[in-house]
Amino acid sequence: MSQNASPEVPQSLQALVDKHDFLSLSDSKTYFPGSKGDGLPLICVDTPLCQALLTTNGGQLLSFTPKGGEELLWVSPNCNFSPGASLRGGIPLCLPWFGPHPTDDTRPKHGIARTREWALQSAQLDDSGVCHLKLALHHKADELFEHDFSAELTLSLGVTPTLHLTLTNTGATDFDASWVMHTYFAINSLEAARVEGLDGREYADKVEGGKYFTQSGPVTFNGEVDRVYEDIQLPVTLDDGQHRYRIEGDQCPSVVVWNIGAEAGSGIADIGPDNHRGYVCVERGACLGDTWRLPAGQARSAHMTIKAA
Ligand SMILES: O=P(O)(O)OC[C@H]1O[C@H](O)[C@H](O)[C@@H](O)[C@@H]1O
Repeated sequence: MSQNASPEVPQSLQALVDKHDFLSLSDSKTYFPGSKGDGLPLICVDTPLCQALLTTNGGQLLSFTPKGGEELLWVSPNCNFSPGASLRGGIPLCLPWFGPHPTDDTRPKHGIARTREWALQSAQLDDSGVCHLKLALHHKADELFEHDFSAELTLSLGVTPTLHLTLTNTGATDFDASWVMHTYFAINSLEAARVEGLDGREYADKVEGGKYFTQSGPVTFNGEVDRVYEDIQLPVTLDDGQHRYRIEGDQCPSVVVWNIGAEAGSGIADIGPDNHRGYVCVERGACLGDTWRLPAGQARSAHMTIKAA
């Protein structure tokens, strides 16, 4: 594709968008000028309650703004918008494994869902003005993941976003799946940022090779932070001095808190010097000891909601 060519939009997606006034199509170069890569089509949502952007690459929400409110999500100015790339920002879905593959570190980090093409299957605006977008991914066993599964992700976008995930084992053998909704929150100040609701809980510190420590007070950010908290049944709150967001859910007991820090961030192509200051990730899902066992033929569901607190 030449540098300026528009990314191709599948006919089925164009037809679905054409049916709904609250949907339109654009592309990453328009919304993220100066970003890297070949470009990706973007689905734009505009309802009385919110505006949002998403891409079928990874089934990823990239932007969410309640009407009259502020942008919730961060996208790196160095994000690589190319088909099949993992996009640095928004809410990527890490699935069917979180972090390195449990037994084979040649496989991609954070699983396969975030770099695959999802299908937008339906769109609907309900009576309360909430827009529901259903995305699906059907995986046939391959060398990267040896089990068949289907994942359905419904984005319910009102004054707040809710993400519903249903994972179905469509094959004949049981498997383990770990996953997270890896939200990049746009923040006002990394110095002021704190994550509350984890005081006294144990966490695996990935910066310290996975050793376990006990959280004391809120999580703050002074250098690289990469922590996994298991079995957290209550909401956690992110406060950046200007905004407070409550991240709650059902069936997503793991909480991951991550900021790359100045030193490591400057060496990552799609972050770059100083850009780590723009985000904090507070992720919810099921990983480490919370990993799902999914018997053949069975399904499990979870959802996460982000509310202004
Ligand atoms: O660079 P990525 O593969 O997108 O991963 C970004 C980050 O995701 C999670 O938050 C992990 O806990 C981190 O260890 C990881 O660095």
